[in-house]
Amino acid sequence: MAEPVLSVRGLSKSFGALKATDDVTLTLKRGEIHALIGPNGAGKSTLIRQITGEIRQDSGEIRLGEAEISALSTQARARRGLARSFQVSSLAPEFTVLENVMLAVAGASGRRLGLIRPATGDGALTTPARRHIARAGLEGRENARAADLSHGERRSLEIAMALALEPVAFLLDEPMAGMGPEGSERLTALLSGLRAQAPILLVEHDMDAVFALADRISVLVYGALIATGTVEEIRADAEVRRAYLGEEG
Ligand SMILES: Nc1ncnc2c1ncn2[C@@H]1O[C@H](COP(=O)(O)OP(=O)(O)OP(=O)(O)O)[C@@H](O)[C@H]1O
Repeated sequence: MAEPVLSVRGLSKSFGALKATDDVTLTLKRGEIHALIGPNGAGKSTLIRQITGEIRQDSGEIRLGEAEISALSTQARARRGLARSFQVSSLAPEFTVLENVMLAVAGASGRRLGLIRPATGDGALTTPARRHIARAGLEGRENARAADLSHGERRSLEIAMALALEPVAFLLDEPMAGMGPEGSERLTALLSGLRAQAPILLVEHDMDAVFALADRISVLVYGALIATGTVEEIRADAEVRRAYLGEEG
């Protein structure tokens, strides 16, 4: 079997007496969307932040392909293609969609433009930028200012900027948050297509989106994984229904 794109083995992190992640082992395989669900405070964000390198684990390992990455900085992990979206602090509201994605392309290729408006005649930047914009469903909005985008379009812009990293894996933390029904539907379709480019580890409370998108689901409760399986397996799992889906046992 093909080796997982991302694998996490025995990952633990405590905050004082609280075990935020407790011996978590999971994989992200090529072409899949693997959803991570669990009640509030279960440790989902802490797990994602350990994978990105924002939080150091107490024990365990993280591999991207064969390479052990858990000693690397967040930036070094991003350079290796670990793309975390929906916290893009570098988005420049006064710049257009095209300019923002050009900056992301420049950053990914090691060119430092700072916050200087990029020249839209620079084909080395515009060609890939336009490709990422189209892929993220924003064709026709290249010249809109980021500040004028709708919430859903902003999510799409963040995806276009993440695509500039030529990601090997996406980590998405609650992409559906704050979206109306129409926006959720569009984003669901967009994410569904993205998995072919790079697999997605998806933290999401919107169960409609999770059930529509996930190839596999892992359930985290009090920092520990209680189940991993297909949508059907997770829906049928009595322990999951008790612990998370709020049903009486
Ligand atoms: N930096 C920190 N210091 C102390 N405790 C923390 C820290 N970060 C998270 N925690 C605690 O760790 C536990 C897991 O939090 P985390 O945010 O990872 O959960 P979550 O599953 O993402 O929750 P939600 O679904 O509400 O976003 C919580 O009890 C939280 O209060």
